[in-house]
Amino acid sequence: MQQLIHKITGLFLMPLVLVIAISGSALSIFPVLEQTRQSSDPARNLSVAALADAVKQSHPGTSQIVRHASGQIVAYYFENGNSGADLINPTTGESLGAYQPSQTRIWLTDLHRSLFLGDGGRMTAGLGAAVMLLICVSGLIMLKRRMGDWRQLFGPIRGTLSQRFHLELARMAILGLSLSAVTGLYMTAATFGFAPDGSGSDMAFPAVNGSPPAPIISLEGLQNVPVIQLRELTFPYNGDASDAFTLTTANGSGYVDQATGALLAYTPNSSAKQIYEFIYMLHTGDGLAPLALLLGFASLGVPAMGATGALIWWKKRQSKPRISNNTKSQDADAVVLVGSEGNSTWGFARSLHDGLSRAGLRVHTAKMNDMAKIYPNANQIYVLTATYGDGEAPASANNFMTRLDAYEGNKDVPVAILGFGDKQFSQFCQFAFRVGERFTRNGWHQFMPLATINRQSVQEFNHWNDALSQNLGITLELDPVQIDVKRHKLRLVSRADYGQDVQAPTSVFRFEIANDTKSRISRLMGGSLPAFEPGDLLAITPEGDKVPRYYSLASGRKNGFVEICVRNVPGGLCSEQLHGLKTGDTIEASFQANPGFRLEASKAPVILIGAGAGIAPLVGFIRNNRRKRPMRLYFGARHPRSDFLYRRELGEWHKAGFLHSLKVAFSRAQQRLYVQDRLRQDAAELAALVLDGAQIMVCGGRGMAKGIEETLTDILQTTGIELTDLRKEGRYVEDVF
Ligand SMILES: Cc1cc2nc3c(=O)[nH]c(=O)nc-3n(C[C@H](O)[C@H](O)[C@H](O)COP(=O)(O)O)c2cc1C
Repeated sequence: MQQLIHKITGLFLMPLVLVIAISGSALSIFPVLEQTRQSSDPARNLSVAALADAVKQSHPGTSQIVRHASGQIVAYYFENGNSGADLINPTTGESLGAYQPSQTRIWLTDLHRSLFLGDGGRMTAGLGAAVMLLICVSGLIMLKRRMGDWRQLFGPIRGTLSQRFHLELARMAILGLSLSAVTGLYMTAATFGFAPDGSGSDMAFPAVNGSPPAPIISLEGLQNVPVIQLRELTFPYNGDASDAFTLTTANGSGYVDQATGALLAYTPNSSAKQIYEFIYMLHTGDGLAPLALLLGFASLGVPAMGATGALIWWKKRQSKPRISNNTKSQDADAVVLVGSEGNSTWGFARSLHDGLSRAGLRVHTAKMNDMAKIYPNANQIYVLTATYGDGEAPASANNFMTRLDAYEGNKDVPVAILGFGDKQFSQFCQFAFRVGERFTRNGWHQFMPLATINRQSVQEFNHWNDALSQNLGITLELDPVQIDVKRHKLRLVSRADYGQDVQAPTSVFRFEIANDTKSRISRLMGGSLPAFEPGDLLAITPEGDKVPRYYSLASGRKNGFVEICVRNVPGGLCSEQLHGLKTGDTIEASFQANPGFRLEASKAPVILIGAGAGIAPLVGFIRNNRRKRPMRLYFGARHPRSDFLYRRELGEWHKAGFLHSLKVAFSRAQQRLYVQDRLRQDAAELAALVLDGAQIMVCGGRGMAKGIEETLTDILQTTGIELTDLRKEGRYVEDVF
């Protein structure tokens, strides 16, 4: 629900919100400017009587003195048939010259308050504030769901660049934007009389003495009010002894007899008035420059959030595969229910849908939230679901449990559940497990054990395909190639071979886009390459198979080339084919984002740990470390003269300051060492780095990763920091193959 509200309000009412936010942001500059110009405070003991006296001396035709929230004092006068206004020195009451209100401010205020459209415009601006509030509240709920818990609200954000940018901005701006929206709504309501503003209780004009006026300086009612309390002073009409001064202060208003100086008919501010004034100050930041700045910055984030929000929506829309041939729910033999947030699970669901359809079944595929009350003809139900937050449901499945409980059909239909998740999260595929438990509790039967897929692994999906085929007694061809990805033709430009003598043949392959039509300069910056970052994956499908293999990228688009490290595994179809490549040969490959294995945006130190071909993504981080963030690399191989990958380059990066320190461990050199041994030697230093906020990134085989995990758990014991906490915060990330 909140997602729908966020999407609809964000997309369709964004122009209105943008006008109000940008004009509001521009207006926030004025209180700041006024307050900085207003360097001198009125002398604490300067009275309104002294101020009014001084003003009257320089302008005998003064009709009103107004003190703005910023402290600026303006005197309005009528002399020689002309009206004018002067800025007044608040410490002496002397004129500082003509007062010229900013025309830009007036124009912006009109735009912000009413879009230049009178009452209709005021209503529309109020609607803008309501929309802003809806966007903030729905966004906050979505953010909480995404982060898993309110306590995690400010934890590290995972996802694509646009998602991270959108969410970082949202976290910074949400308080300011909500405050502007709530106060703006109140002010609109007050304008139309739906909320009190404390006005309207006009004071009755009192009986005055009527004698000739006394000198202003002698009037007690004005002597007792310090200038700092003044809001407005309206002078009696010249020569009219029955008139009086009208005085408005921060606390109330009344009249001052021009003959006796007595304060008459004084009325303190009502609480409605005080509340309104407080809300007005919170909305405008008038007289409170830091608040004005905060609100201004928050509003400035709105265009960027609007743009990234639209981009996220568009990408998601593009990535959602269309299910062709979708049978109506009441006619289907097989039902596929999908729980997804980022849409990748839909790609798998589509392959299942198509595979089952090819096997002759009538298949209905739908969101889990759209589970029907009854599937009268179904004889198998599949649930494919991702997990979000901290083991929570993805967007398209957040109402599923209620739907499942309300199911009215036959519960003998066998069910198969496939969970999609990421082992980086402690609650791996937790939602799928909860769904499984709920099916069982409600009396359903699962005809296959619940299976999980880590990081959209096509290999794991293929294993499930085999198990399902066996179970159904038919050969299902769930063609993972159908999952929408763009394929690129890459040409090998160079290769560096290592490790032949130590039975670990590993090569560094560097590719570029084949037949790139972009200019040479443009190609250096990436040319026709798609967007990818070090640590993302290159998917290559070997000839003779349809299942792609994934290799971590040692470069990013901005490096202008695609680089991977491949160990030639005996009998490994893809690695053997790659090792057979000569310069100039081409391959087809696609890029897959790997947002779970990215450097955090911070200046904190980085500890990179890898072995063998696992050095690839780590090299990618080092070669792009132009900001010279402290990075240390622990690298394990067999022999320094054989499989010390990137030996020369690592030396150069060290010299250039990209790599702070390099620790190597060789298992077949004279002194046999593993990376874990090197880590133990540096235990104290590593513990200090972690306490200092370091991020740890590990890449290599499963066995090595396990060893590293155990070693680091030991090392961190002295710090009181748990590895699982670091994992949760995204400060311990692994890329394991
Ligand atoms: C913000 C965020 C939170 C996640 N939380 C979990 C989690 O708690 N457990 C888990 O196994 N996977 C988690 N994942 C991984 C996703 O479930 C996994 O990438 C899945 O394949 C995404 O499928 P979808 O693209 O269809 O939504 C999370 C991913 C993101 C971006």
